[in-house]
Amino acid sequence: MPDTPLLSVRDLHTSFPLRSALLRRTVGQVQAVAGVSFDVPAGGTLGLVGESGSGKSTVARTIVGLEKARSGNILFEGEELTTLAPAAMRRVRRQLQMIFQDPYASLNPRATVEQIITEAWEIHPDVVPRKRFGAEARELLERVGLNPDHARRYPHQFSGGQRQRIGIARALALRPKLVICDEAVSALDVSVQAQVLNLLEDLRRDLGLAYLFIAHDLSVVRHISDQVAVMYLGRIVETASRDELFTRPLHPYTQALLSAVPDPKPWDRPPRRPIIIGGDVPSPADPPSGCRFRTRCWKAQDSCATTEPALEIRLERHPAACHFAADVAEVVGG
Ligand SMILES: Nc1ncnc2c1ncn2[C@@H]1O[C@H](COP(=O)(O)OP(=O)(O)OP(=O)(O)O)[C@@H](O)[C@H]1O
Repeated sequence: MPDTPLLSVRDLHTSFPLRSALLRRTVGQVQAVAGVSFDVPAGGTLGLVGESGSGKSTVARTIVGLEKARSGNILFEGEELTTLAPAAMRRVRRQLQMIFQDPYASLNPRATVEQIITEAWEIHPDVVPRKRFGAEARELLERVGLNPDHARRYPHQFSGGQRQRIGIARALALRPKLVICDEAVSALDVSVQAQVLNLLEDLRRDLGLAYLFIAHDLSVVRHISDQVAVMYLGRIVETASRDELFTRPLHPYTQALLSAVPDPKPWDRPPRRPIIIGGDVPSPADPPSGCRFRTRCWKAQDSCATTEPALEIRLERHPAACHFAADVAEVVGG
């Protein structure tokens, strides 16, 4: 089936028990992911954006099996992952790798770069024959822009950007089809960010990789994504192609996020008015009734408290979960 997405997530829910230290018992549930659906096509990139705490990492961790889904479906090449036995999950996990924000924390400080890369091949001996370990590790280092002669060095001997390249090499070692990048460039300086994003783009082109690219920073997501989904308090509130989302955001939350991003072509358009979102993010243990964004939304009306807006198709291929998504543009100024 050529049209089957590489990854398909449907109505995913993941929650954590909310414990009271005082009462020493569970007093509720944190609904970190509260009904999320999206597709990532083979060779494509979906950018998942939202403020800290919106549930992006939990989506990623649930996909790779680090958290358990409460309900919903995760289909990888059409195979359901939520009910997969551990041995079968290990087989699928090879195709599905993750790059984390902090390469320092995710790289073993006592292992050389070569050991970090070849560890995956020890566990999956059919990928690379042992006698080719050294040569293949050097090749991988070269592919991610590192000097292969540095294969015997330790992580602390590299800069932050170089360490993230090691993390990328490790993720590529098992020849995955999908790489989940969870805030993979957020800790890097802007110039280094651009280099790593270019590398990820080259790898996508050369190896046919797909990415689920998670970031709180819309300008980072803009560089790499074909499609963008915006998350707020455990739900996707808007999704569209990158160009559509950046030129015509429909959801007030997306409009506010975008108003804070510097316009790459300020000479082409009237200046954007910054939109300051009032109030704090509500607790995912006790989300507002109706629209989850209503407590911070300048468009909110009484109906927003009673009726939850569905993620409807307002424009072709551009769903936005807002009762007033139709009256766009006037706030953002085009
Ligand atoms: N292990 C856990 N136990 C309890 N609550 C958790 C756990 N992990 C995440 N949460 C809560 O779930 C919600 C979503 O967190 P998550 O880390 O997925 O968001 P995020 O958008 O990735 O934010 P960040 O970028 O800060 O990680 C938050 O309210 C968080 O406190």
